[in-house]
Amino acid sequence: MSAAPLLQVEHLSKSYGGVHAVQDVSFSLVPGEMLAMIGPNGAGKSTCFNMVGGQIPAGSGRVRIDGRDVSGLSPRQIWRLGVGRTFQVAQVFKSMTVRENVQAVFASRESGWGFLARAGSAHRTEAEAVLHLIGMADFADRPCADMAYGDVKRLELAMALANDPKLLLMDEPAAGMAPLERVELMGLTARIAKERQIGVLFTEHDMDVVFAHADRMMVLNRGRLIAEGRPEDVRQDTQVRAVYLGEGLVYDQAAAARRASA
Ligand SMILES: Nc1ncnc2c1ncn2[C@@H]1O[C@H](COP(=O)(O)OP(=O)(O)OP(=O)(O)O)[C@@H](O)[C@H]1O
Repeated sequence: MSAAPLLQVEHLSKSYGGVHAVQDVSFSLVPGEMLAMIGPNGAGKSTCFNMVGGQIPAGSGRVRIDGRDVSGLSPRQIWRLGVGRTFQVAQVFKSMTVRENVQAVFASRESGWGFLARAGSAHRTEAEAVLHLIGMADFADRPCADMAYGDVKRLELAMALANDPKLLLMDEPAAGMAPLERVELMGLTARIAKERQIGVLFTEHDMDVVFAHADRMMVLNRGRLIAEGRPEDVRQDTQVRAVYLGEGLVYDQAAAARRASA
């Protein structure tokens, strides 16, 4: 892909005491690209995400979004630059309906902390358009507390899209979902990413999801990038196969167990 990078990560590092959580990691991401970051538990994936999203400061190195150095910006300032984020455990307002959750995002974009009080009435049309985009129009009036977990994860994606992001950071977006739901959620994400030219950086333990939807993938091991490239090339990488993937293309014991029991 030849477009100008949307995200540039340059020599990023972070240590906790003697633990080198992330060491000299560099990569870039272009608009419309699905980039997967994989690695075993403790490899440094969440630490990387948190440095890109501003949740934790970088130890050293730099993150640029659309060419702008975002060092020192808060998560909210980075969000306002057009960076959406979803989490391993979905974060929605359970006491509100599906539509109200999306309305709250629109309201918070313009009005800061008083947004919850206004979420009930404003931005109804925009919220419904986003729900339509992700196939949840029929869920608009449902209280979130009553929804299946897979639907909550889809709502979380809708809420990230309501910020009209250029860049989406998805930390294990399909965790806790059934296998078919996982592939569908990332298929939906990939379609929207291509249509809207959103760059998506995601972590995922399910290799079926990665190989089905990533344009490119990176492998982290003990904080360092050990491989990067197209999924079909990385899956042939001898070091990656030896460390994670094996013959069954499953590098994570917990994911293998979940798959077996699903
Ligand atoms: N706040 C912290 N304090 C101390 N050590 C930390 C902290 N956060 C992460 N670490 C350590 O940094 C390393 C990388 O952790 P990180 O959570 O980034 O890995 P991960 O690849 O996201 O793992 P998982 O797949 O389990 O989420 C681990 O050794 C972890 O114990």
